[in-house]
Amino acid sequence: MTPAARLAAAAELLTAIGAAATPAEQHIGSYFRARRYAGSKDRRWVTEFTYRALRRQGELDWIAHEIGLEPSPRMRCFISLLLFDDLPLAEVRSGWIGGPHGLEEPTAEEVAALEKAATLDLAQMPAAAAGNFPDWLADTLTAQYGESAADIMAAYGSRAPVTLRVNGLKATREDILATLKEEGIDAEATTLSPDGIILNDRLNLSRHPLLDAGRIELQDEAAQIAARLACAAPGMIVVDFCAGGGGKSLAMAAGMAHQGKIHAFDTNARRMRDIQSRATRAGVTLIEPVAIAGDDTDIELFTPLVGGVDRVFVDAPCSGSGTWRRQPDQKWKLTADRLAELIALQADILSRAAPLVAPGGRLIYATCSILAGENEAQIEAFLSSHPEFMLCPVSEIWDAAGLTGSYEKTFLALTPADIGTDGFFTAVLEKGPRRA
Ligand SMILES: C[S@@+](CC[C@H](N)C(=O)[O-])C[C@H]1O[C@@H](n2cnc3c(N)ncnc32)[C@H](O)[C@@H]1O
Repeated sequence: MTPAARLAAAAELLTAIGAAATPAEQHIGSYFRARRYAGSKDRRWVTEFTYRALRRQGELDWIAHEIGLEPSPRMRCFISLLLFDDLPLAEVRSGWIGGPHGLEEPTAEEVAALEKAATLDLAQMPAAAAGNFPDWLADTLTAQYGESAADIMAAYGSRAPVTLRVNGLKATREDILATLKEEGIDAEATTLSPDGIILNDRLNLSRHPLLDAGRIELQDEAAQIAARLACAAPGMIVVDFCAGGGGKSLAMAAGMAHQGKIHAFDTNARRMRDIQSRATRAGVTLIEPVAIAGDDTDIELFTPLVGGVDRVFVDAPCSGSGTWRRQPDQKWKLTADRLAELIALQADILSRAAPLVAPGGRLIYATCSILAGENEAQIEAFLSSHPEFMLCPVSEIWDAAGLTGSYEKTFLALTPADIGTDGFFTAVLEKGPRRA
């Protein structure tokens, strides 16, 4: 592909990504499946350029606005080349546009505006634009995190690491680190999860033999910590209420030594379709996936479990705000209305999951979000309507969960600015003992 064709591809992708809820990754995947002629270098350039424009859309749009242009994918592409790649406008015009597959030449007015881009005082950029967050979310984060909000938003500018969870049923972390080293892969142990390995190289391990053999799984360190905080032990009855692809079920099963049972529920059967094959690979036999309806018709299915489950893990559907380093397009798509809908859904799921917990058992609530409405406020509301539950501070169960070091807070609440994990929240609640 010529530079002009690559730039036009990025603009086309940015337009498609902006117009639909589908994640950027899927748009990019199908775009290149339909264009087999594009080589791996073209694919890499277009993907990285597109992701950078999504990550830095706040800056790009502020700049466009300041120089008097309507922000658009085409303008984002031009400004990105001018300011992030430091290319002179003359070079952009001569080498990156026009031709049969290129973007339309800028008009005389657009050229005059683009010439002003290099002279802008970027220090005047407001915090939301500089942090590359929509205004309403920047305000929400500032209200919640105060002065740390700027650092948190800035942390979303970097790329998330590739993190593995070692399956303790089949391998030790030392074994896997040694194998990776033999293969020349630079990796190190995670700091808080005793099962995790972070790759220092950005490699795609999705077809690695260690994965096929079920010795490792791809899982962010924060999710590994959350699963350990369930303290699922051999012989327990566990419900993974929003099991999805089974990431938490598999991690909990690793601590259960093949004894007990995990009922994996989800309203989306398609998301659960790989659980059994992943479990087989991991040497796990105690997971039973069952699709649920998510409404009152589940009562019959739940009846045998009511009051009898040792651990109910609710890995709730959420904004995904903790994962926006990986999916920067999603932060531009979340609306306050959608967030309110998610918060209501989470409350509904919690109220349906709570009756399953046995006296003395625990309800674990997790989100990959950094927004208090989905996290601390959700738990506060739950506790006020469910007085039979009390908080089990994360700081107090940290050692029992086998986690490394210590953690001083009541909830697990990590943002990408803390130790580099995805943003994640976990609360552990215990149901009071049965009254005599
Ligand atoms: C954060 S994802 C779960 C990820 C999964 N636990 C893992 O570790 O791979 C949330 C899941 O909740 C499911 N879900 C949505 N509404 C639900 C409901 N009312 N009851 C149960 N699950 C629901 C979604 O289909 C989605 O798979």
